[in-house]
Amino acid sequence: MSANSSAPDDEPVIKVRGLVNRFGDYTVHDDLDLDVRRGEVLGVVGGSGTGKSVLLRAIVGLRRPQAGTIELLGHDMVNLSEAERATLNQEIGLLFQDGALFSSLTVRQNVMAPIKEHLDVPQSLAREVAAMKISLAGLPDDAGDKYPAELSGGMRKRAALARALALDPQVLFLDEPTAGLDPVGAERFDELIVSLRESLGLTVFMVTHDLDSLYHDCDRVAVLAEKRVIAIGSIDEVRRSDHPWIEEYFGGPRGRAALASQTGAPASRRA
Ligand SMILES: Nc1ncnc2c1ncn2[C@@H]1O[C@H](COP(=O)(O)OP(=O)(O)OP(=O)(O)O)[C@@H](O)[C@H]1O
Repeated sequence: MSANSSAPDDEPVIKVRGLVNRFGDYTVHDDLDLDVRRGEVLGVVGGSGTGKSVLLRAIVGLRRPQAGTIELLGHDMVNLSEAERATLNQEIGLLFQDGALFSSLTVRQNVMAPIKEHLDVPQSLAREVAAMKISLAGLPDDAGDKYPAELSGGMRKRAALARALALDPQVLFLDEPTAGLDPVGAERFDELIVSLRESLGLTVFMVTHDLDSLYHDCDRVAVLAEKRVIAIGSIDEVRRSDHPWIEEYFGGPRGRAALASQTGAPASRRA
């Protein structure tokens, strides 16, 4: 597991308190609290528009909240200095829904971009590290020479993941990583996340709508509703809630199918 210089091991790697996010008169989050533990995969779920992506963006410092405190790996994200931002960019990996690769660069150049930006290493070493990350993300060697437009959706996600892993982050942020993938591609991506977490000791913050990913990947799940985190815990713990959204989400046909596939009942995943 990666060592972290700025927070002791029992401190949460992400600590959010009293978070308020507003757009004009519209309040997305009001007094939201959240802790993410070191080494866990936390799934963040909630209805459309409950503010999952806004929460992710606030935690990584891409959006300044109206009130509250956010600590990420010991950094005060609401008052982050430029110097701290540069350090932090090396400690976290981001994978957004669309992958956000540079279309004019090859996969290798995309993965090398953060290495060249943050590390003072010779070109040959940057190439070597990029090749390692491309392979770690489960892409064949020749994928490095391809442009994003030449890849399938699943391969593009892997390329974006390789770039997110380029600087050996401690925390990986994923925004709907399996969205747009076919069932087999989604299942493979889930397996990749789990194996990376195990081999690299990553902490993973994953926004998802995908119940199969939740069951397969996550140690805990946080449910967003009513402008805050209304439940957090293992899926079994959260499912016991009688909140109507949780009952519908986990107890509806898709929720039951995902559960059945986890418990070995004869419903297939993502049927
Ligand atoms: N830049 C912005 N300007 C104005 N409103 C915004 C902005 N970004 C987000 N919002 C609003 O904040 C709310 C939460 O958005 P967010 O994208 O976080 O939801 P979400 O839970 O991720 O939704 P989904 O599951 O549909 O992706 C929405 O009502 C959205 O319209």
